[in-house]
Amino acid sequence: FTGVGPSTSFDWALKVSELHIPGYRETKQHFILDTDTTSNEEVMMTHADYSSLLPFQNGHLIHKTNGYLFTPEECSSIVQEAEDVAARMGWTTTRHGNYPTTDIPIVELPNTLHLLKSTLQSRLYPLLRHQFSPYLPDGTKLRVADGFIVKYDAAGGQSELKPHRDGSVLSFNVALNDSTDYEGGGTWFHSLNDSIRIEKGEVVSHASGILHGGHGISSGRRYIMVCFVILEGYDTWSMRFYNNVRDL
Ligand SMILES: O=C(O)CCC(=O)C(=O)O
Ligand SMILES: [Fe+2]
Repeated sequence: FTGVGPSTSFDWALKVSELHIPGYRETKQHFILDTDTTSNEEVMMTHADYSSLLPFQNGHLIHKTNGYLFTPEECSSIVQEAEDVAARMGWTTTRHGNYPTTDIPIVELPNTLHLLKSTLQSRLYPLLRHQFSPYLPDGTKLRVADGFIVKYDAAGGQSELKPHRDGSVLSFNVALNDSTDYEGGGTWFHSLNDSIRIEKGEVVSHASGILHGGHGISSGRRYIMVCFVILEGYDTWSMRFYNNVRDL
């Protein structure tokens, strides 16, 4: 991107994990909803469906659902498919420039991709629109631009993800295993000076540009599904939003 970066001394270049919109042009194609998934009925979301943190302007920048959006069975099947595919192709560790996660792209997981698309239409997009409506232009079309399954393992490989900012507009992650499977963990937020731990199937969502990370686990394994979300037709929105929240 050109010309619109922050002009302060903040070391933003070191902290943004992803290319902004140009880097998503290819990856987002995989998440276009098809007739198969758009025939799903949208669930009406209300304030009772989630809890909000970090007030900002007319809304909040971080939310967590008050229950699961993916069933325990769905979560387990996602982990299973990720481990099955990883057994063949390995977990990738080089996909996210400055802040590599040990992950498998969802586009490599056909069942998970199908489940995700269908849930995006029925539950996730309605949820995100409700949560972040104060910041989004009317009639906004959300689109996942990239998605992957991350594995943290205290016994080896990756056990944490250093503080960073995602390059999208909104980010969310879904816990895929039980919080009793590991010690520590959760999504850490600089502005909260705390981590949010969620239960299997629950969702944490946040403005991509706020400083956050994967809090280290000291035992066990933690699996999450991470998605980066952009606004269809508003190519500069992630930079505009980022410039508003980059001190948080
Ligand atoms: O581990 C977490 O909860 C955060 C993951 C994350 O921030 C990312 O993959 O970009
Ligand atoms: Fe992140």
